Amino acid sequence: MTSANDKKTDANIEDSQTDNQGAEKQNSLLSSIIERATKSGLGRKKLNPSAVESAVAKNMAEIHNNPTKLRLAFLGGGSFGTAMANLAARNGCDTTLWVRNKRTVKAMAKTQTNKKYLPGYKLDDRLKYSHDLQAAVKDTDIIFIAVPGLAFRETLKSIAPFISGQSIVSLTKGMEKDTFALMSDIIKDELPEVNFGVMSGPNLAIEIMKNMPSATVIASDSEPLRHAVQAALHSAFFRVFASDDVRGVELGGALKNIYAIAMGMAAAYEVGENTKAMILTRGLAEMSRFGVHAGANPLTFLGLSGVGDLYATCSSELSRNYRIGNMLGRGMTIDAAVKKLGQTAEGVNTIQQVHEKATKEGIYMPITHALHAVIYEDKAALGVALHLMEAGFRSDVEFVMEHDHSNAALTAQMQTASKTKHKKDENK
Ligand SMILES: NC(=O)C1=CN([C@@H]2O[C@H](COP(=O)(O)OP(=O)(O)OC[C@H]3O[C@@H](n4cnc5c(N)ncnc54)[C@H](O)[C@@H]3O)[C@@H](O)[C@H]2O)C=CC1
Ligand SMILES: O=C(CO)COP(=O)(O)O
Repeated sequence: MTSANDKKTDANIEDSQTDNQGAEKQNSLLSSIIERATKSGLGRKKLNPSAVESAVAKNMAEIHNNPTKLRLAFLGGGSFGTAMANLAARNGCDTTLWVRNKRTVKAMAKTQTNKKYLPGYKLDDRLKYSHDLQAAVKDTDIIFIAVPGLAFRETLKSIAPFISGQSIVSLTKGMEKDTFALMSDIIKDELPEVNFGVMSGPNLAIEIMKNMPSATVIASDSEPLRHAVQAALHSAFFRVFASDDVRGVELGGALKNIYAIAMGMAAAYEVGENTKAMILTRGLAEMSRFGVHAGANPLTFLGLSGVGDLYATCSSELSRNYRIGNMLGRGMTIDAAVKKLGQTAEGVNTIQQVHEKATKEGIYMPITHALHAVIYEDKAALGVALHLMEAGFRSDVEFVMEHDHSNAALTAQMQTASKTKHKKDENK
């Protein structure tokens, strides 16, 4: 006979056997994760972590508590280089921000602020400043570059003599003039031996300085580099996701600037939400179409560096590209708008590069061509916008249903009819 207590004991034994098996399983999972984390040196912190996650987080905490573990240089003392260097310094990494102007460096070190680009935001006490490029990059693990796209190659050329095993991460969201090179192409050109990555996402610098929760993507073929960047920058306010689609992540950041300009311009015309949604999603269609042509995975454009950054820059006046578009929409010339902005707006050059490339290679990019026509060919914005609306019958998501080229005849018929109507209207 077994008593209720005996039954309880049996049940307890069974429970504890199941617990043991569970613990064994967890231990083996734990050791495999710890092995991976140890190999790459890193893990990631989380709220309410499980036993496995705690072990990994401990590893991460060790990195964060030991500033000598990761030695970082950030090149470019504009708003983004400063904001990212500040995050890394706050995480306890040994961080130097390189700024080319000696006087600016002195002022930053004295006031612990970036008066020109991020006025009013106090930077972490541990952040170091330098105008000596060699001293800044020597003996570091990772060099983050946040200079405008047009200065990227010359920056790489300047650091080339001091490279001795550091990895490079581009924070720049631009394209080189005339070569159509992205920053990763320039790194491969100038420093072919170097391990590299690109970081991109919805990261308006001022929001990051305000500790508003944000996220980004580090893309690299190198897993240890991805983990190192995650450890360096991750915090309770900033999450760093990973990808191995370098092309896609980089193109997301560069191309969305075009549509931020379009959206700023549309906002000047006080368009409604339907119109904004149309610009955003047809912009995304252009981005992924262009991306696939350049070897990217179209699904990457659904991530933070695609939809995420497109949304942030297309809906915020903090975006310099949006502001340029808005000034153009209010009748300013491009030169006057760029002068008034006084900061980097990569889209101004990207429109030209992408327009040229798409024309040459027959990639359908109607919004980009329309912007080019308005900004660089002196066409009237309203006429160009109307023309866009008459672009014919196309499929919504071409990766779901391919565009039907057989309806070209119908489209041509429609366009002829519309041209005739315009002529009649003009003659009235
Ligand atoms: N500001 C933001 O919210 C974000 C910017 N980015 C990207 O970061 C890159 C840099 O942009 P910001 O920091 O915003 O620009 P910024 O306009 O705030 O500052 C640019 C900085 O680069 C420096 N610079 C210009 N030419 C240089 C050269 N030849 N050598 C060394 N330094 C040079 C300028 O002195 C200035 O300090 C851009 O590609 C931008 O798209 C990316 C994410 C967010
Ligand atoms: O890329 C950005 C935010 O993710 C910054 O956009 P702007 O360069 O238009 O300010």
